[in-house]
Amino acid sequence: MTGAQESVLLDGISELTTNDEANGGRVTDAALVMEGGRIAWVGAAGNAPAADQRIALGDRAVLPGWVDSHTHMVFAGDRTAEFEARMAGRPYSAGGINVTVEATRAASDEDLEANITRLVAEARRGGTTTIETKTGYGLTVADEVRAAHVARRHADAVTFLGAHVVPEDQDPAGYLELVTGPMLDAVAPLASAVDAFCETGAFDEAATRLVLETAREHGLARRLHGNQLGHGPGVRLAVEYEALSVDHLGFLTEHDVDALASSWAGGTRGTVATVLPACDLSTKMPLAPARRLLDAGAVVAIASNCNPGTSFTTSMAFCVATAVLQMGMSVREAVRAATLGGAIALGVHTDGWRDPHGVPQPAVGVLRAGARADLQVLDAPSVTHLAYRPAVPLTRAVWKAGVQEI
Ligand SMILES: N=CN[C@@H](CCC(=O)O)C(=O)O
Ligand SMILES: [Zn+2]
Repeated sequence: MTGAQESVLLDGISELTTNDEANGGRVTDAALVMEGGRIAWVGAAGNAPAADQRIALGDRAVLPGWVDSHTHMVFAGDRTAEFEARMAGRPYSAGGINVTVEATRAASDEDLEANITRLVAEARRGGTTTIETKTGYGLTVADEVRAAHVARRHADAVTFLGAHVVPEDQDPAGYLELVTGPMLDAVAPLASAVDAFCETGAFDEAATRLVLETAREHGLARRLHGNQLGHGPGVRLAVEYEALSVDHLGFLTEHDVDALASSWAGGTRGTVATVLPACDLSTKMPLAPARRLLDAGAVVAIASNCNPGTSFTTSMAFCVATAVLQMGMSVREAVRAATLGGAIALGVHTDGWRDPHGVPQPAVGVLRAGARADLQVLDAPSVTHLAYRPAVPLTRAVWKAGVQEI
């Protein structure tokens, strides 16, 4: 194990994925130095500077830690029975969320802490170094505030998802007033973004507009769950309200694809198209058209959507393998989408973003001098093995902010 302060040279890197245009995104026969929690140097092994400590990796691939930009890790309970029913042919519907809401409200703080601790540790073992997580299984002011506090203790980015579903004990109009009023006021200081589930059975266009509008008034970033269960206004609204990302995307028109690609025109930042391959499989929904999105010029992210209903996995490697084997992405495109793509979706890809405690952080999702030293070593010579050897746990070592955690 190594700490953050001494300089550490990693060499014997057969393939270093940097996501840095300065070196074409990749250096072969490479080395890397980290110091003080940041990357200090990246380049050809033959030019490597001296460091306090040297670790020879023996011809293994190194890449940024996964940036999981969409999870729901603050919950209690289990939905195994719903999963079994779905595998037997019952369709997924938004209503299942209420089962988890009930279990989460009934859980102790300790239970919620223990569950998210276990999931974050599991994700870390799989190479994930940055995690966004959402509230959304509390759905009262007190339960959403509690969820946000739990999320802040464990995640790198916290999103308020009071607009997940209308709880069974509420009327839609009254709940919308609560979510966009007192609940948002209470959670806003604890979160950096607001999300809504824009879907039949959850929040329609008018309700979603109000959520996005009030988020903007509070100075919070926007994201959306959109176009998951059918065609709808999600993508259009996300682009209109300059959301950082719109996620799911199983049902897209040509106009939706164009809108996502065009949102990046003229050099301004646009809305990231986040695909959730494990969720598409687990809900038996069409796989999001990642190839079409990339070909149109959209910026694509891959995330796990870890939650107990539609995607109970923390494995970004599984998502990457699925994106390659089933969604027409190349391995390099998928790795980029699960690292830099996720970072762009969270707005953490440039220096100076603030973590949930207000502390400025170096860029993540890229391995270049000055970026945060968040990286993983594979027990394989290249990232191609992530898809070539699917479901094999290839992550061998993980550093976060220069501290070796695995
Ligand atoms: N679609 C909305 N929210 C989650 C599912 C939550 C649940 O079913 O518990 C999702 O992203 O898939
Ligand atoms: Zn989700």
